Amino acid sequence: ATYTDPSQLPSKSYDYIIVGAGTAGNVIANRLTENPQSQVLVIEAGAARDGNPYLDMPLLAPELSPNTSYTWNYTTVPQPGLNSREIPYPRGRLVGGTSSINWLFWTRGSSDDFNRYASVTGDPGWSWLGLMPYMYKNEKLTPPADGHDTTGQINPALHGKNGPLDISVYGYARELDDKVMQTTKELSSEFPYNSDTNSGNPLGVGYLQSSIGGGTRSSSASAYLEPVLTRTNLDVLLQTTVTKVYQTGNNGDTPIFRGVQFAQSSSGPSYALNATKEVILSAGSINTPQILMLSGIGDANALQSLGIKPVLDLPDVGRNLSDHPLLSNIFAVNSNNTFDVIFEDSTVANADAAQWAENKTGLFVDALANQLGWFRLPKTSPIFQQAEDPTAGSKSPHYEIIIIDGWASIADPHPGTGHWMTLVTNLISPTSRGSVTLASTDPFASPVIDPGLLNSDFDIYTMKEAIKAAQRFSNGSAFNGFVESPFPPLANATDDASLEQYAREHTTTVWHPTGTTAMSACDADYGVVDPDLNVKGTMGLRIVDAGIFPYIPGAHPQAPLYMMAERAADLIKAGTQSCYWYDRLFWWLPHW
Ligand SMILES: Cc1cc2nc3c(=O)[nH]c(=O)nc-3n(C[C@H](O)[C@H](O)[C@H](O)COP(=O)(O)OP(=O)(O)OC[C@H]3O[C@@H](n4cnc5c(N)ncnc54)[C@H](O)[C@@H]3O)c2cc1C
Repeated sequence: ATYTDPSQLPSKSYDYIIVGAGTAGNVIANRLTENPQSQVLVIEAGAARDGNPYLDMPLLAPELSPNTSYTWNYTTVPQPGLNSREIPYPRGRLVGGTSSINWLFWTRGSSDDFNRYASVTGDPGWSWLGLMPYMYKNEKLTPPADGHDTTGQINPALHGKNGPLDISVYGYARELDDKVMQTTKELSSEFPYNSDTNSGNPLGVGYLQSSIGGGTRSSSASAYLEPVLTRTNLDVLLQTTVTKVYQTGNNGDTPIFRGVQFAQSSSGPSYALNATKEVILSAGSINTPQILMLSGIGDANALQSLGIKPVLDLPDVGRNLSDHPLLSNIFAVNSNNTFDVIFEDSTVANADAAQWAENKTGLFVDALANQLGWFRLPKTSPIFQQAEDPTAGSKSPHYEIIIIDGWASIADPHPGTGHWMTLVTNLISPTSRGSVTLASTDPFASPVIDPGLLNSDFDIYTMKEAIKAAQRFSNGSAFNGFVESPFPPLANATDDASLEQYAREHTTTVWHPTGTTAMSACDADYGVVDPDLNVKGTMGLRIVDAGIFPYIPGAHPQAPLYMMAERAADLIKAGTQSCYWYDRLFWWLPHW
């Protein structure tokens, strides 16, 4: 059942307590309650979805953040790489977490990314092949909203047919579609066509897949949690914030953390519950490290200086934050058909909304783009004389270009008139690293978020190369007579110095923070969780959310996270503790 008041919770004992009904947390809640013997409690800070149609209309996803009631309205500290600008940093704060407000891009990344996870953790289960069963388990490939023939736009053999989460390609054709396809032929050496960028080799230009079914958002709320709320072994406590986890005992010299403390406001009463088996932190890559640090788990020196008693010295908690910088390159176009019309003419916008409400067709059924592409810098790039290639391998991209039939920018508001094309360039293989730290010991205060955007020579170099690539793309003959001119300030970025200035002044982020509670091998002296996702040096406490990525995936991270959460659920069900046995083996060998 669902509760909004902690004092109303039935007095029963829970085997598992999951913190956060977000993207990963709901996968775990669904899979653990498949066993009717397992009693599960989920505690979520936000509320249930409230029926606002914007939560379901894919094209309007950008309206859901930042600074709405559906988000944690965070802001970064001033970013030196972005001319000291502060960037809004929303995370979802409702059932479904960020999967309820994100922009629905469905991108798995390259097989190299996962094979690197397997090699740094020593666990082949995190490799591309190891995760493949979970990709299929998670997905349900659905027909597009307009029912068009998708042959050649997606390879059905690579996708799940019976999983909870709907995915599909575009359901509303745009005038850009033919131009993009023509450009993949004309400029095929730089922008080749890829008939399914989720095959493990994303490189090239392909049709975007999205977490959309029947023209509507598919999220961990709609796909994983809401359908199983009738299970009697699942309780969900909403509008309640977990303020810390605490130690409940020892196993030998290993502390057991099965206690969870929670409250509805800083002045209201505080509650506590112990899980009999495990606590699973799925509060996301910003809030999970916050909870750990509030609990005394983190860099002992830093905690002490804040007045928090350290209980476990794990210096990497909150470090290694890795994010994807985003830049919107905007071009004025000669057209009346871009989606900009909805910003100009409320009659058109209302008609589109009515069509969507009526039968889930028309302009509103899709994410912002119909196509996107993933690219590598040439091997001969001069930057490789000073920086090592940060990617996981030859199939992993350095940058991404998203092709959008309208004005799409976080840095620059829509001018209210005109028709536009946006070529978004995202830096996919950043070498900069940032951090999440505590501003105060108040669990209801925002943490300090520093994603370190464009903080390295490699990152600014690659962003500049991505902009040049977008310009070459827009110079394809398909865009003759269509693209009129780059919008200033892109038009004024004509040499290296002005390109850099343009990038630093207009870059924001795709909001893909990862790595703040990174996985590492059993015997690694860095990282936060072991390959089974147990917090290192503890028992009874695991993490399953976007913090666990050892390296940021070369992709928008929701698809990688869903498949990893599906595997994590199996590890939790089996009670897998491989490092525990590994440690004992290596203790015994010399004593034999
Ligand atoms: C605007 C935006 C657009 C994006 N677009 C895309 C996209 O198109 N494609 C893509 O792949 N990725 C996208 N992402 C990123 C992606 O959605 C996230 O990486 C992913 O959803 C994170 O999942 P998670 O499980 O780690 O955390 P979340 O889904 O954020 O879940 C964490 C949950 O924990 C709750 N919580 C936090 N703290 C507490 C606490 N103390 N007590 C109780 N509950 C708590 C939160 O309210 C939330 O519900 C986007 C992100 C943003 C912000």
